[in-house]
Amino acid sequence: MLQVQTLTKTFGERTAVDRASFSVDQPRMIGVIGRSGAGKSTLLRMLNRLSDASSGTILFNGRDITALKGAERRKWQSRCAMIFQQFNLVPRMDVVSNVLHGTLNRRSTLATMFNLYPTEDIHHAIEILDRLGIADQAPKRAEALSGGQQQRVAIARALMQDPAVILADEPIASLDPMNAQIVMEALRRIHEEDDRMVIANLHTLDTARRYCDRVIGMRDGRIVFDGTPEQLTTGVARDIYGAGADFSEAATSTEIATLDRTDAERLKAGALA
Ligand SMILES: Nc1ncnc2c1ncn2[C@@H]1O[C@H](COP(=O)(O)OP(=O)(O)OP(=O)(O)O)[C@@H](O)[C@H]1O
Repeated sequence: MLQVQTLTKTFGERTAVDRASFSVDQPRMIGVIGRSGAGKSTLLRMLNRLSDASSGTILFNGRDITALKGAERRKWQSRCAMIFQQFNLVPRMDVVSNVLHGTLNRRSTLATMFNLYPTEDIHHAIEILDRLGIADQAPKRAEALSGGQQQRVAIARALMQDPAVILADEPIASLDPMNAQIVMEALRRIHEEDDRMVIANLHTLDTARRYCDRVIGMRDGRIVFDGTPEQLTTGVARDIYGAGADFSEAATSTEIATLDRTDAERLKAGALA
């Protein structure tokens, strides 16, 4: 399905991604982890062709993605939707119009200028919002929503493109633990129910372990780990993060687990009282 072969990106003297290779045989939910500057964003941007590789190839269903140009490249970008840490919505525009922006690639400039959307697209956008539990927010301006709701709008916009792959660059890094959990659960559900591949850069180990089938660890531009969450032991994690013996998983942890633990403790206390 997806084959990444010795993919490399250099910025001047700096090698951001260094001969990265991996292949995915069926839609999976993959987490990419590593410390800041390890090359995670650059890898995702190359997969989406937002950034050109310096060398190496990306094959999707046997097709060379690295060679696509013009309209073909744009078509790939819509098959391979991207979501970002900062949501990238149009703040003053209503939610449903933001979602409909996901259809821009297949609409004429004139239709776009006058915001002319086919009725079936509008219905579809609302269905997607409903699936993500935020249909009631459809008429509001995007900026009026919470961070977690905005990220779900961004996911809805991505789904509007009916993508085979969703690339998520630190999708929960700006969210509180509760919203982070809602967003990760939404991505997991989309992966399972629609059979779409999800590749998410995550800055926390526990999130990768909890939601992903496979974890890729990057260090200094290189892939230094590629395995299941079970294989991602503390020792391996220490290696990926290039940390010493004092490495603490808690330092890479979101508060989701802490939150769950607190809930569990509260329940236990309640049960014992
Ligand atoms: N446009 C650019 N120009 C120059 N150097 C860049 C550019 N983009 C990334 N880099 C460098 O490439 C390396 C990898 O960056 P990248 O953003 O991919 O890492 P990351 O793992 O995503 O980190 P973070 O989690 O902080 O986003 C870093 O050293 C970064 O400074």
